[in-house]
Amino acid sequence: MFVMNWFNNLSNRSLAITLLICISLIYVSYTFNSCLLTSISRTFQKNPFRGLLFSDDELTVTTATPLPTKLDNSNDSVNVVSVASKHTSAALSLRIHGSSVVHIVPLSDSNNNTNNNNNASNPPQEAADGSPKYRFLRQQGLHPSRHLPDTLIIGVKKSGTRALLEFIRLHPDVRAAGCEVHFFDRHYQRGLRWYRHHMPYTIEGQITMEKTPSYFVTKEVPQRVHQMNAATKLLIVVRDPVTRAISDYTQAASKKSDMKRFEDLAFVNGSFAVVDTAWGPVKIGVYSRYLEKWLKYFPLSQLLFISGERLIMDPAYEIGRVQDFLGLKRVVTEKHFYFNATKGFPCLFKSEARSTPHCLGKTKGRNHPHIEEAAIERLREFYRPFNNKFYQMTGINFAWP
Ligand SMILES: Nc1ncnc2c1ncn2[C@@H]1O[C@H](COP(=O)(O)OS(=O)(=O)O)[C@@H](OP(=O)(O)O)[C@H]1O
Repeated sequence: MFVMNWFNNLSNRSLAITLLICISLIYVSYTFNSCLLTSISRTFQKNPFRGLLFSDDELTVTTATPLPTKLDNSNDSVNVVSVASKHTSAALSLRIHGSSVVHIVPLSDSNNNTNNNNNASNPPQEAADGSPKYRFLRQQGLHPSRHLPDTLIIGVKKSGTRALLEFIRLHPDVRAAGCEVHFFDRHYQRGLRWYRHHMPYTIEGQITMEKTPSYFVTKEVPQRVHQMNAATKLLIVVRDPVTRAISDYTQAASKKSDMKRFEDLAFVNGSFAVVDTAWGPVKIGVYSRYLEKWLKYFPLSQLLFISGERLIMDPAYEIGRVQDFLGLKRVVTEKHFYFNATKGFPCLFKSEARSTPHCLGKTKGRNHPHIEEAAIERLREFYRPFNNKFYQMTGINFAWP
């Protein structure tokens, strides 16, 4: 009897142990397999070659991480180059040219407006998408979408770039990013999708524009813009480099109370003999040096030079030239401007943002400090040969003193 009980207990226990082992095995195997599946699917999501496996539409929806972007003039084994293509119907595709993998990002995001889950969201523009204005456009069969810029205001800092942007965006066929995006100089690694997400919504026929004045002087930018779109139109506002340097200094001094005098910074050793060409406000004024870099990538016909002086004296004239250059009907004319004697600058009767007369903000049109005449004369002398070279290169005599 005792032996029978003992035997029963033993077989119950063995059964229980066997059951426990089976359950553990099933659990371990299930966990392992599901991890394996997740890992495989992640690998596919990250792998650039998934373009060969999925359709373009599927790619549009699933791409959240842009490919790393690298310039293509090194001899590395595989170079990844971002290229924008305005008319590719494919949302994203990959092609291999020799050793280069070319990542094509469409200029337009018309296919994936709603699927862009990029971190760099832009609340006002998102709001605009849902606004009655855009709803109305959709009802008319028009589909607002974000595009990479067709036109860039690339500089020059403190020459009137804000005025130019505010004036040209009065045109109904021009839409511009409100703030300086600094994509090509500071945020390039974020990729073209990020950049496009910072652009305003446009409808068919509208030009997308952005202005970042530091593009003109940043050495990597010409090649990067060219890689995005070799047909990009470039607007460059230029102003007498001496006044520009003083304006640049005035801006810096407005942020730093103990700033040295202009004369102490613009020259080496306190005398006016040697100009400090390493000092930013002086260096930027050597326009010919920077222009050379742009002309390596763009023909002169793709660049339009706007006189900063004339933009103040006769804004309608300069904006007329800009509209012609961009192939736009001349809609912005004298009737949009008035001269505000208190401000000492042209102002607008109304703009996209406001329907009442207004001028540019307080940071535009500042009073400059008094600078010694001898210092100004010396700087003029310094810039003269560079200015002449710039006149030759552009075919325009800006007649700076
Ligand atoms: N209409 C109008 N209103 C006000 N200011 C005008 C205008 N047109 C051109 N300017 C000149 O623009 C200068 C500022 O240039 P930017 O806009 O290029 O500056 S920035 O680089 O964006 O900081 C600014 O320089 P400062 O005078 O030194 O402030 C102005 O001279």
